[in-house]
Amino acid sequence: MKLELKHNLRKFNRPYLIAGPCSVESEKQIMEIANQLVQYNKPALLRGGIWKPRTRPNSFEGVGELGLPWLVNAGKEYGIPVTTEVANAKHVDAALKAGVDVLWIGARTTVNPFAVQEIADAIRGTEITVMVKNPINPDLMLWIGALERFQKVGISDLIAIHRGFSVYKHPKYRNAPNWEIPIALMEQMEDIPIICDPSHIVGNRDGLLNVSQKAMDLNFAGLMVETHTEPDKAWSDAQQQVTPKKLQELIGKLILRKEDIQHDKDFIALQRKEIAAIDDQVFTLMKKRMEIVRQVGDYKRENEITILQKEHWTQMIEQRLKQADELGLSRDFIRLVLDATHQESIRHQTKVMNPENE
Ligand SMILES: C=C(O[C@@H]1C=C(C(=O)O)C=C[C@H]1O)C(=O)O
Repeated sequence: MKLELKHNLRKFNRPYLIAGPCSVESEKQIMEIANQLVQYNKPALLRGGIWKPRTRPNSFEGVGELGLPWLVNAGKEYGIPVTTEVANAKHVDAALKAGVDVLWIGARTTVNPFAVQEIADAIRGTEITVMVKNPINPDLMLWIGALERFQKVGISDLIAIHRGFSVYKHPKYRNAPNWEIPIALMEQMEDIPIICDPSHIVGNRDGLLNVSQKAMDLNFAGLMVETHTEPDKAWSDAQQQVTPKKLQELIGKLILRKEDIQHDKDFIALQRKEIAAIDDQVFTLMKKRMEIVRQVGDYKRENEITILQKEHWTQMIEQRLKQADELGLSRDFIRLVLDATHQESIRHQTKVMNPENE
């Protein structure tokens, strides 16, 4: 079936909702979940993992091919198109034969161009909708590359899913959102809608609303949320799944703001003018700052002094971070600005002091 999701996304009320269990466990389980989803908040797509790429062996790795008809039947019974993750050509063949409507490529597959190409080749010639999750590492180009591989085999109905990026011991999330990466994808592949998967970003139930709200405020087209009638008993990702009722509550709490600023045009135009004037000043001052940095570089070259002045720089950071607190500016933001500025100073001085080394 040709879903033309990309073009039809706008017809759905935001958020375009993909819900269903992490893993399909039995026909009864997926039927019950679909039934409750329809009662509370019918999703546009029913998800269910059949083959699960698990970090370690001896974890539940999905029911495999025999679960495909369960998922497809549940979709038919409740009138929801279905989607599952495929990681190789065999999965693609089985899923297409079973009548799965939409395929998704998981984060652990997107990292591997060989695997993505194998899947793309297996899909070639079909009109199936494909959703591509970001690679587990924060590599925008790898994500774009995977989407391009599907475009090259003629898949036009493509969607990207942002599920966060793997990090060692993130203080807050299971996977770091690095929102700048999906935003950059929106800029570079304007035509491809992005859906956020808050379940994998957060990794628990509590933070789902915040991440979902943020995704809506960043104009994501939809949400993919792992849903189970008995989350605590789920065979995989138990801690991050929610009941269909909880999902309905979450969707009800979302504030759906509009991108269009037509009504607020005059006010915003004025503020933007002021912001532009401030940016002008910042840029002019940055230019001046770098001129002085280059003069310091000249002096250092003549007097054989190293570029990096660690003690001075450490003191400067300390002092500026204190100032950030006083001004109510975030330390993380100021730290980023300072580090970027320092890198640029080092680049200028390197050019002045070792021109061949640039
Ligand atoms: C400008 C200098 O060179 C480097 C750049 C700095 C800066 O951008 O503020 C500070 C210390 C140095 O690591 C300097 O030595 O003062």
